[in-house]
Amino acid sequence: MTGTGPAGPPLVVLVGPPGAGKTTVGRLLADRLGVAYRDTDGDIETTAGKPIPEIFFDEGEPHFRELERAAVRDALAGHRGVLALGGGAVMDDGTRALLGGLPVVFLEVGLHDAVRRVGLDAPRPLLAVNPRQSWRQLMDARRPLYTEVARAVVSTDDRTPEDVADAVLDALQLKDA
Ligand SMILES: Nc1ncnc2c1ncn2[C@@H]1O[C@H](COP(=O)(O)OP(=O)(O)OP(=O)(O)O)[C@@H](O)[C@H]1O
Ligand SMILES: O=C(O)C1=C[C@@H](O)[C@@H](O)[C@H](O)C1
Ligand SMILES: [Mg+2]
Repeated sequence: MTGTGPAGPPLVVLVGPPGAGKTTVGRLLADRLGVAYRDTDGDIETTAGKPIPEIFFDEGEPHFRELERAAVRDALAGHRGVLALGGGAVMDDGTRALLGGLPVVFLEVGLHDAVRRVGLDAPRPLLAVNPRQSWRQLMDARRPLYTEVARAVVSTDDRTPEDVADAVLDALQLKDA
């Protein structure tokens, strides 16, 4: 959903790698908080009028990161709900700078659970070749960045999405909100 509901900032911003459960947990959190869920990947696809793999293919990753920065800026200003960012949003300095002071939660997942969950068959352009090795390299580069922007880090390994949602609410002290 784009541009609906009360203006931002969001109550929860989720970051983390593909398979961390941002969408699954984000939807649960939105239900629990009685607010809307929004996903910047969805916003980008709506604005560009094509799927993300096509944007990567046609215009390249740097252009995608620019579109993503603009989508994050818009969503932070216009969405007082739960917001999930794309898995690689933290790679961009400008996007990270937008996240200062916000209730950002890093959903952590290890390689084992990530592979099991994602199945690595979905259209994820950065994991298209040798997914396990790519995922490891991607996490080595990104873990410090996810941690840098996060107010809280929540592990998702061996936890149900409901338990993860619970832990996020606890970490942000939103239980009685
Ligand atoms: N805690 C969990 N335990 C088991 N399975 C999970 C958990 N969280 C998510 N999943 C499953 O893992 C898959 C990926 O989850 P999801 O799409 O929510 O991840 P994501 O972080 O949004 O990924 P992407 O970055 O690709 O958007 C889904 O099939 C989902 O049902
Ligand atoms: O990890 C990444 O870099 C990406 C994750 C997805 O959410 C999309 O934003 C896109 O496929 C890039
Ligand atoms: Mg998702």
